Amino acid sequence: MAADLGDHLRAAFRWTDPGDGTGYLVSNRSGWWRDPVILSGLGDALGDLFRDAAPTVVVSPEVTGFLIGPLVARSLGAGFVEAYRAGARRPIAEPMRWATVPSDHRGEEQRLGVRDGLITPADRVLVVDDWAATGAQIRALRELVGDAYVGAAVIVDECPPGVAADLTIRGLLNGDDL
Ligand SMILES: O=P(O)(O)OC[C@H]1O[C@H](OP(=O)(O)OP(=O)(O)O)[C@H](O)[C@@H]1O
Repeated sequence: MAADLGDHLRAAFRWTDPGDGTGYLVSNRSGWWRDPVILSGLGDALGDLFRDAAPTVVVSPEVTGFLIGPLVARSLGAGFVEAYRAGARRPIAEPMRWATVPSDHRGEEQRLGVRDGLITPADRVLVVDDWAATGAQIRALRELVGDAYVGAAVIVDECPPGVAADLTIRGLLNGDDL
C-alpha cells in the first residue's frame, strides 16, 4: 500500500461516542468514502493483497461491502457478487444460498446469502469488506463459497492472529492504527 493511502485512511477515520452512557465507541468510516484519494486508490490497494491469487469473483457483505467490493473487483478484472443480509430488505425473488453468522462483533446472529448460480466450482473467490472484527461474517462467507474461497481483503483487520491466519485475512491497517 502506498504510504500516502495509509495516511489518508488514518486521518479520515473517527470514533464516535453515541452518547448512550456505555462508553462504547462506534467507528465512523464515512470519511473514507468522502476522500477522493482513498476512493481512487482503495481498489488497487486491497486488490494487491491477493493479486497473485488471481481471484475471479469478489464477494462482499451488505452494506459497506457493496461500496468497496466493486472497486476491488474492477482492479482485479474480476466480477462482483452481493452477499445480502437476511431481513435487511424485502425478500429476494431468486433462489438463494444462505449461511448463518453465529455471533458477530455486535453479538447478533445473522444470515448472509448469495443468489444461486453466480459462483461456479471454477471460480476463485475473494471476500472483500471494510473491517474484520471477530471474522464471523468472513467465516460464514467462506462456508458459503466452499473450496472456491481464496481469502479476505479488508481495510482494517483487528481479528485475533489465529483467526486471521485460519481465514487468510489480509488487511491494510490493524486495530492499533486507528
Ligand atoms: O468480523 P465481524 O465480527 O463479522 O464484523 C465485521 C463486520 O462488521 C462491519 O459491519 P457492520 O455490522 O458495521 O455493517 P455495515 O457494513 O453495514 O457497516 C463490517 O463492515 C463487517 O461486515
